[in-house]
Amino acid sequence: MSLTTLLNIKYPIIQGGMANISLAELAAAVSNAGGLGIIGSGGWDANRLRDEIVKCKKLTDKPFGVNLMLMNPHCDELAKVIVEEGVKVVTTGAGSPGPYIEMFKAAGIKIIPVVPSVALAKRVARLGVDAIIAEGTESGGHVGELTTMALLPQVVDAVDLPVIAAGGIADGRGMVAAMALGACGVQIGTRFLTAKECPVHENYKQAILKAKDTDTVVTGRSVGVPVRCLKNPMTREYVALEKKGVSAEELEYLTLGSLRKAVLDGDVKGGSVMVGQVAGMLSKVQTVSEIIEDIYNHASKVMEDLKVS
Ligand SMILES: O=C(O)COc1ccc(-c2c[nH]c(CNC(=O)Nc3ncc(Sc4ccccn4)s3)n2)cc1
Repeated sequence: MSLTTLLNIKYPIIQGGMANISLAELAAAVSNAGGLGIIGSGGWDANRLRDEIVKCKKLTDKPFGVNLMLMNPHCDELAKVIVEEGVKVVTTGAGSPGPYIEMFKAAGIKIIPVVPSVALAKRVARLGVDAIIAEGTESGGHVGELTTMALLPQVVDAVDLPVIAAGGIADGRGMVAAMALGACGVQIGTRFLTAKECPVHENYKQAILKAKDTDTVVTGRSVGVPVRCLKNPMTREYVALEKKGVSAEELEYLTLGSLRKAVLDGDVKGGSVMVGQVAGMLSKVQTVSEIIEDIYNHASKVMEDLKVS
């Protein structure tokens, strides 16, 4: 079954659920443009998520989803809100969705976990999920170790499920490459961060547009929470402390709420500007519709050129 049929969307393009960033305005714009918009529930509680779902329903009559970040202690209550509000699709990250699969399946909700490894892909496949997002380390935010180019075909070979590619995809070339490796669609985060409808502080967007290919770094791998973000004074301090073997608790002050500092306050020096390795490919703010049309039309042209050659 194709991803567009499975999710009842026009384009096989999912917007990555990003904590504090993919609110109703961005998710609804992606769904209205023919992709699947995803509300990023991050560290929210039930009331905060319900408010955003209600807002999203007012902005689009198309399907949209919610991302559950499984490190969030409120996940149990969020899962109940997702069922009560009739959300059609759930993506999950930063943990295993095992505890919630039964209730989501009983409610007819499509479950699509993000996985950074074949082992995790096999584990969630056995649990009966509907599709899998194989996310390479090129991605922004919380990442695994394998690149999309290496991880994706191995996940495709390991499970008998639709596999969506994520990490390092920002235009039609990346989309065609992902499909060539066996993906049925793509999940895109970084490029949507520069969308007009994305609510991040202007400083965050400008920092992304100014970034070059080598301007991201993964902090926290030594303390078990690897997160890719833009290099800045905060990451330089964090990496120096990591090299000294400082504990996770002592490093917590550098990450606690640091995403919010960048997203809400625009502090791109002291905050965590989570972004993927494709930031260097982005040079202008566009509307969500322009982004989706550009990616899809570019992918169609790449496919045409491949046929001709
Ligand atoms: O259950 C196990 O054995 C471990 O399972 C997993 C381990 C990791 C993952 C994983 C890696 N990447 C993803 C999907 N992407 C993400 O989840 N990206 C994220 N970006 C920012 C996030 S919020 C955050 C999180 C930590 C520190 C600071 N902020 S979550 N999931 C999925 C499952």
